[in-house]
Parts: sequence; C-alpha cells; structure tokens
Amino acid sequence: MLTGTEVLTTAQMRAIESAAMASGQVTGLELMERAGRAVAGHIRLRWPKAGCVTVLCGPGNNGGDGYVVARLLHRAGWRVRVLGTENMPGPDAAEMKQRWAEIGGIGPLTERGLQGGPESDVYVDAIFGTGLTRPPEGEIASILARIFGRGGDGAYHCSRVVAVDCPSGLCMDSGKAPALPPGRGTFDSPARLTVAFDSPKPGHLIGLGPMLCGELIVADIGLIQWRERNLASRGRRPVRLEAIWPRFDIPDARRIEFSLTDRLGKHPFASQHKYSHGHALVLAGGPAKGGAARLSARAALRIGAGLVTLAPPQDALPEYSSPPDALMRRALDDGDALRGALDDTRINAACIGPGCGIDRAAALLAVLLPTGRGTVLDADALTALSQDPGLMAALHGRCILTPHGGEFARLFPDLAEKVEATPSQWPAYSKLDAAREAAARCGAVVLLKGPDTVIAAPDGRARIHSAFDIPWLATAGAGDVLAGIITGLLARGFQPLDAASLGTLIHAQAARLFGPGLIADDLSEMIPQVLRDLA
Ligand SMILES: NC(=O)C1=CN([C@@H]2O[C@H](COP(=O)(O)OP(=O)(O)OC[C@H]3O[C@@H](n4cnc5c(N)ncnc54)[C@H](O)[C@@H]3O)[C@@H](O)[C@H]2O)[C@@H](O)CC1
Ligand SMILES: Nc1ncnc2c1ncn2[C@@H]1O[C@H](COP(=O)(O)OP(=O)(O)O)[C@@H](O)[C@H]1O
Ligand SMILES: [K+]
Repeated sequence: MLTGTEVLTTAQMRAIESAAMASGQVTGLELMERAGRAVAGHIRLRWPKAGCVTVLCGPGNNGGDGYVVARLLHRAGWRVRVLGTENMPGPDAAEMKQRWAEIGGIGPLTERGLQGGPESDVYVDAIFGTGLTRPPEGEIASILARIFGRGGDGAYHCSRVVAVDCPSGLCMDSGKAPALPPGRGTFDSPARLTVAFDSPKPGHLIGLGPMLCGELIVADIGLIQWRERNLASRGRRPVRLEAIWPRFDIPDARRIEFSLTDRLGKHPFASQHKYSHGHALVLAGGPAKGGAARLSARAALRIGAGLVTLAPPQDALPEYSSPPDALMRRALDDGDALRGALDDTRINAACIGPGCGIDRAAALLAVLLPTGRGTVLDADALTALSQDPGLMAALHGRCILTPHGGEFARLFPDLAEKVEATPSQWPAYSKLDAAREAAARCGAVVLLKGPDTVIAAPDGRARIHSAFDIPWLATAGAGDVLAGIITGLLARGFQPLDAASLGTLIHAQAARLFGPGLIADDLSEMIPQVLRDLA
C-alpha cells in the first residue's frame, strides 16, 4: 500500500494552532506540554537509561517546549542542565520557564556557557522552531556552529543532538540553512533525531532539511480537527501539499493511503484487452542519438502500457531494432507524419525529448501539443520549449515537464534565480515554491527532479518525494527511464499529477531495491518487483 502524509507550511501550522486555541478547547500551554512530552518520550525511548542532558532554550515557544523537556526528563531521573536566553516574550513559554526555574537553574545561552559545562549524553536543541524570521547571527550563530558545524568545531554533533521541531536555523519552508560565521564550517552535521509536531513542514523534506534532521519523527499533538477545518476553509484554490511514501513514522491520524496503486493491477483481465491499457508513443531521434528513447520505451512497457511504439525518423530505424521485441517500431520523419499517426486516437500518451534532438523535438511538439494528448516532455523537448515561447504557450494540463535543476533554470530563469538567492529573511523562497509558480505559469504539471523531487500541478496541488537514501540513482539515463514510466502511467489512464507522483516513487523504489552499482538499464527490470511489493 502506498502511503503519504500531508505537509503544512509554517504559516498553515500557525493558523491551525491559533484556530485550536481560539476554539477554547485547548490552550497554548497544553499544546506546549504535549510537544515537550513527545520529545522527552522519544529521548527516553532511545536512551532508556537516565543520563545527563543539556537543554538549549531559545526566546520563543520552541524554547518553551525545551523547558517542558527539561522538567519531564528531570522527573524521569536525568541530570539536567538548562541554558536559556534572557528574553521570553510569550506567556506560555514564560510559564514553562518559570515551572522549570522552580526545579533547577538556567545558565546563559552563550557559546561559553555551552562549552563550560560537563559533557552531556544528549543535547536538546530548542533554540528556534517555526518562528524564525531571518537567518540567525551573532552569539546564536556561534552556538549553532558548535552544534551543527562539521568542518568547524562542532563538538556535539550527530549522535547526541535531539532537535525540537527542527534543527535550529533551518528554514522549515525551504530547507535552507544559514551560513555559519566565517571559519566555523558549514551547517551540515545532522541531528540524531528531530521530533516535528503535527505534520512535516516542507523544510524537513527538501533542501538541506533531510540531511540536517537526522531521523525524523512526526508527533501528534492533537490538532487534527482544526487542521482539517482550517484547510477546508482556504478557498477554492487547492493548496494541499503531500509527501508521498515518506520514509519516516507518520502518526496514524496523519496517514493518507493513496488508492493510486489499486489500478496498477490489470484485472479483471477477462473484460479487458491491450488497448484498455493505452498506447504510448515514444518519439526518438535521428541516427547516433543513443539509447535514451529506448530506455524510455522499455520503461513504458514495463509499467504496463498496453502497447508502446518507438518512433525515430526512417534513416535511424535500424538502430532501434534491438530488443525488447514487444516494442513496436514505426518511422516518423516529421510533423506531417506525426499528424497522420495521431489520427489513431488509441495513441493516448506520448514521450518526447530523450535522445530526440532539439530541432526535431520543436517540430514534433508543434504538432503534438495542440492535440491535447497526455505528453511527457523531457531533455531535448525542454530545451526546445525554452527556446520557443509559442511552444510554451501551447502547453496544457495533460503535459508533464520533467526538468532537472539545469533544465528548469533554462525554462524559468527568474524562478531558478530566486531559489538560488541568499535570503535575508525566512521563510526563504524554495524549490517547491518555484515548481508551484512554474506549474501555474505554464499550465502543466512540473516535476523538478533531484534527491528532493517536487511535483506541482497548475491548480496549486503539490507533492514532495524525498529520496536522499539512493544517491546511486543519479546515473546517466535514469531520467529517460523516469520519463518512460510516467508516459506508461499516462497511457494507462492515470491523471497527470498522479502519474508523475507514482512514477517518481516507482522509479526511486526500483533504484532502492537494486542498490549501488545501478545503471539506468537496470531500473526497468526492477519494476515488476516494485509492482509486486505495492500490490
Ligand atoms: N504555538 C503553539 O501553540 C505551539 C508552538 N510550539 C513550538 O513553538 C515553536 C514556534 O514558536 P515561536 O513562534 O515562538 O517561534 P520560535 O520559538 O521558533 O522562535 C521565535 C523567537 O525567536 C525570535 N527570532 C526569530 N528569528 C530570530 C533570529 N534570526 N535571531 C534571533 N531571534 C530570532 C523571534 O523574535 C521570537 O522571539 C514551534 O516550532 C514549536 O516548537 C509547540 O509548543 C506546540 C504548540
Ligand atoms: N542525489 C540523488 N539522490 C537520489 N536521486 C537523485 C539524485 N540526484 C538525481 N536523482 C534522480 O535521478 C534521476 C536523474 O535524472 P536526470 O538528471 O534527468 O538524468 P539523465 O538526464 O542522465 O537521465 C532523476 O529521477 C532524479 O530525481
Ligand atoms: K529547534
């Protein structure tokens, strides 16, 4: 079964917390107690023997959670040292600080204070959470360098840091991390554990987030009814954000079970024939264009398109004669020939770009796009698109663009520039924001690749697929296979956003099952096993 979970932006999270508190059914103090209890609980699960803990408490509610953790661990027999900032603006956090102060002392949250004490078994990072408005600087940045700065003088990193809601300094909307003070290394040493509240935020899943968070736990703090009401009241434009098949524990109340996979089986067989599963056309390039289109076509067959036709120009046809024999082949020399082929309405999906050649892609797109067919545009088709505003204007809702970062920058240079810019304020503009803006602008689904793949539909829906555990997928031709899988799913009748999401997931899972040493040709051969596991 394919599962996912909802993802909330920090603004949505704040709105939901406010709605819960305004209802009078729960107080901010109660929510803070639940948050602190969840963190203390996970610490005790991992360190069952009470030890020594240093809790670092910042100036907001994240710090408030830290004081709760300190009190609960003290009650459980831990030796607790607390370092806190002077100011504590919110009443809930101030109350939690006071409750701790009745039990133990609070040292200054300074680099010296941190260095001065005895070594601890666990360091709880409750400095900043969702309320960070700009990259930290000064004394706090120096403390963060000690905690998260590998290559500098990070003394407490990796195995001993438990982050409350997020590693402090991480922008939870973008996954961006601040620059550390000069000479203090980079912000790149992961926490052992991050306990997030209610739902993951984009920054846990994209950018540097997955690396910095370490193991991610999402703890339920009892906000579900307000979450649903709040999201339901957000007007007509759907803003739902989901993570698909996330590789972390999701509370049951947060689990979304996608029914996408139900339709991957081909039953009932008795009443169906190959045309029920669609006919995909893979438009290949001229002589010596390599095997890219063959990789796509094989993947479209493996994912279960009823028929797949590989279509190079006539003079390259002999190069495309290698197996699988199940592939059909047909010469299509130019746009006119393609127009003729598309008179067959059973051809319901097309893949264009891998090994196609830019000029040929441009000529074929001019014929293909106006037909409204489900179409995956990759590689050379994306370059052709970036060179021709007319083609860009012809995109429609059944198109899926699958750029990697470089192709995205050619297509949407202004958006790529915003993602790359060094932000002076949090939340920073993210890869997710860029994909959403691009999809809205061009009217097609945009799948922006990488270890953090984000997929956005023109109507505002978006999905995140975070796959930092399979770096060997970054291999030549892997993108061609992805384009083929998605084309096959389109042929089988999946809606574009679902085809793109499910295709991304199956592609990643194939790489995961194969393991290191993978070459792109292996991916399609793993698809049957992935499908068996998903059934
Ligand atoms: N609001 C609630 O009801 C709940 C909040 N919770 C916790 O509260 C956190 C959010 O709390 P807040 O909104 O108070 O925000 P934070 O605690 O994340 O931090 C905000 C504080 O830091 C200051 N600040 C922001 N950027 C700074 C910078 N670069 N340098 C120095 N100071 C900076 C702000 O002025 C503010 O005082 C969540 O992450 C979560 O840990 C939980 O207790 C659950 C309930
Ligand atoms: N570090 C990484 N970890 C996991 N997957 C990655 C990583 N880098 C890239 N990928 C994935 O590998 C594939 C590479 O596609 P692409 O860049 O188009 O390569 P090519 O053009 O060689 O086929 C994409 O699916 C992308 O999401
Ligand atoms: K934190």
